[in-house]
Amino acid sequence: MEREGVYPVLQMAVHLLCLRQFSSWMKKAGEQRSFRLCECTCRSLPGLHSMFVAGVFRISYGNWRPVWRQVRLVKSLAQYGHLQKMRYCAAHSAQCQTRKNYLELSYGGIKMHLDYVWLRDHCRSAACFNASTNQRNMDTASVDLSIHPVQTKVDDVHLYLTWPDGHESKYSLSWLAENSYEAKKQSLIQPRILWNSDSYTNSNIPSAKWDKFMHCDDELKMFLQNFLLYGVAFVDDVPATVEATETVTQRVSLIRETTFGRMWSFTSDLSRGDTAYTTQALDRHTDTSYFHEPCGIQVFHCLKHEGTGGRTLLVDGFYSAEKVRQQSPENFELLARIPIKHEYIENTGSHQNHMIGIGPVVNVYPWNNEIYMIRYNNYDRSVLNTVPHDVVQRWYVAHRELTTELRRPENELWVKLTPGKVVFIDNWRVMHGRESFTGLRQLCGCYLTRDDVLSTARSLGLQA
Ligand SMILES: C[N+](C)(C)CCCC[C@H](N)C(=O)O
Ligand SMILES: O=C(O)CCC(=O)C(=O)O
Ligand SMILES: [Fe+2]
Repeated sequence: MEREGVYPVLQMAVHLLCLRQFSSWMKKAGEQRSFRLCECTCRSLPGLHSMFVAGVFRISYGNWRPVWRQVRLVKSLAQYGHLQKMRYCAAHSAQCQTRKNYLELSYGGIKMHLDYVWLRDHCRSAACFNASTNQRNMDTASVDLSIHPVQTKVDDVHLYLTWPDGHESKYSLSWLAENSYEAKKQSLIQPRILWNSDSYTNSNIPSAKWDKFMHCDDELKMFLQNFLLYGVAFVDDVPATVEATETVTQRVSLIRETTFGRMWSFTSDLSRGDTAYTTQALDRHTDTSYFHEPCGIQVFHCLKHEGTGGRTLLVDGFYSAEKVRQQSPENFELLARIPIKHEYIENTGSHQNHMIGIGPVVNVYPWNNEIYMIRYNNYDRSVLNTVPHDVVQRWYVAHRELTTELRRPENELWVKLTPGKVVFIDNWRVMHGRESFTGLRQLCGCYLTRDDVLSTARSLGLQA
């Protein structure tokens, strides 16, 4: 099984490194036969300037059965080709031990602890799982919670269990290794490249081009890969109309309608009770922090600007949050654990809105501590009354530290949006802001549903 395009650049690098490592290992062992890398899974953990990459790979040669090896390496993002450190774990085929409530299975360099109820629940037999709809068929509630297999067998590719009622389950070892808690704990849901102004600029990330973007899946895939990695991506040469902006977004996702409309086009006319509708500068922020689920993506297209100023500011919030995590884990913890309130209250003649969203500033997955969302909007942050007084001061210290990081000039990417250039911003990660301006400035855009963007990316073979 070849896996392609999961994460092209790194994936390729890991493939090459695995091959290089394996061939030197085999040479030392006196093995002359040629071999082929047939599977490679890339796992990565973003740091600030480096990315930790662990590759689990499978090799087959001649008629030999595939063997798993694991490579771990630390790679500098700035110098893609340069390996700083690499080591591999010695090979082992599957080893299995039955314990009281779980099975201990070592495979592919991972030691898994597989609970018996979990194994019964994840049986992939036709009776238990419908492979054509990818849905569970069995009734989990009917499983005895203290179930034990009556028979356990492992070969090089599968684990076989027989249950007290005679039902047989067969699990592919690579499926187990990939889906185990132990694997997920070490891997990311979404690999990302964190950036500051210089590193983003030096990466020379290409914009997609309207014509190609609309017709060619490879162009869309390249665009989405950049969007997933950097949290921001551009399409150039789009006709400067609301309609074309709508068309370009629908190539990626569904539009998320809000109180601001489906497609919005706005200028500094205070038509809504929000600072966005003025000529004032706006400090970095994420939008719709007052929703329980803030909008996943924001799209902007400047259709016209006859005046000065009005540049757009972009800041990678995850880069700053990771700095806080490194510098002061206790402050990071406060930002990640304490729910706060954001609110949008609008009382104009034609618009009556009152939205409240509650959640922490930094949202992390508990099993791997990966950040997946930041809510940061000091304009819309509401009364802080979700923490007792002895925590308030500490929370402000933590919030100040994040703000200090977000405000470092070296983290600010300034771009002037011009007619034709459409920017897609990951509103869960990258903050936006704007410089004050003069003259008529017409901005249009929309919000997109995050799930549909990710679904499009996955259907193109990207990891999201
Ligand atoms: C983009 N558009 C002008 C429609 C929305 C403005 C919403 C602004 C609000 N303060 C927020 O941050 O969510
Ligand atoms: O005017 C701009 O460039 C952006 C304003 C803003 O933050 C928004 O509309 O969400
Ligand atoms: Fe905004």
